[in-house]
Amino acid sequence: MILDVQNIRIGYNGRLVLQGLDFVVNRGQVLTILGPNGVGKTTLLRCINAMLKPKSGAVLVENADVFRMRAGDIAKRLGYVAQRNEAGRMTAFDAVLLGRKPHLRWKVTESDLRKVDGALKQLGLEHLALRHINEMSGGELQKVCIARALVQEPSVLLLDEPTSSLDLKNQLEILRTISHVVHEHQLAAVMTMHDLNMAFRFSDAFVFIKEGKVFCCGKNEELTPDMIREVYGVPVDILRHQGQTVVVPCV
Ligand SMILES: Nc1ncnc2c1ncn2[C@@H]1O[C@H](COP(=O)(O)OP(=O)(O)OP(=O)(O)O)[C@@H](O)[C@H]1O
Repeated sequence: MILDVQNIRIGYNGRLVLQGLDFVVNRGQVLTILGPNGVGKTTLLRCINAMLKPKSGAVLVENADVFRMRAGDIAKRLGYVAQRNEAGRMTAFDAVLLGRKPHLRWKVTESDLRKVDGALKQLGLEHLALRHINEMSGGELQKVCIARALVQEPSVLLLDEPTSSLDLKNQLEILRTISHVVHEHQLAAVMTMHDLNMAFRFSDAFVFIKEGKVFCCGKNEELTPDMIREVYGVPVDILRHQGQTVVVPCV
């Protein structure tokens, strides 16, 4: 196990959003957190990354408690890509290089620069390397933020709707890249996503959140239409097409 989320209770202004939530993620696994708008998916990712402190519960990454770690140590273990990304006036190259910060000692080395180059290539961003990120489209910026998280070389990637601004081709490419990196380097990724078909195509396991708790979780082949109906209130059929899980609403 690489990530162990234990009994998280967290909320805002006295209102609990997550009311005792547990799950684990193993090495080499892409796990998708699913559930309706406002159920607490972003809150959960921000809590795992120690940006929000829960009322109770624990988050262990490689058996270490994130709430007892220094910021630099958290950044070595967890790479977080937010749903909305802020763009200052810096080039894409510099923005990605910032991902190396937790690993830098005195200065940037050749190896850091090579890693940045590699990530820009991996995400098809070479031609935008010197473009300022505040002059980029939403999708381009989303890819820059994913590249930055990759060069951070964390054990766990946390990705909040990583494909929300991307066109179909880019969605497929990014999710393929994430899945490849996770499987190749035996990391883990926890993503949130609204597109169920993309989620089941590119993740190994799922967690459905309902009313502040894990409603059900499992491997993709364990998904049933009842789970989706219970969580979203929508009846669906689940088809298998060319080895993929396809969710079709019946309304
Ligand atoms: N900073 C905040 N202050 C107060 N309430 C908040 C804050 N951030 C989120 N909330 C509330 O907490 C609940 C969970 O929000 P969160 O963004 O975690 O949901 P989500 O599942 O990620 O939603 P979505 O699918 O729409 O992105 C919502 O009711 C939201 O209004």
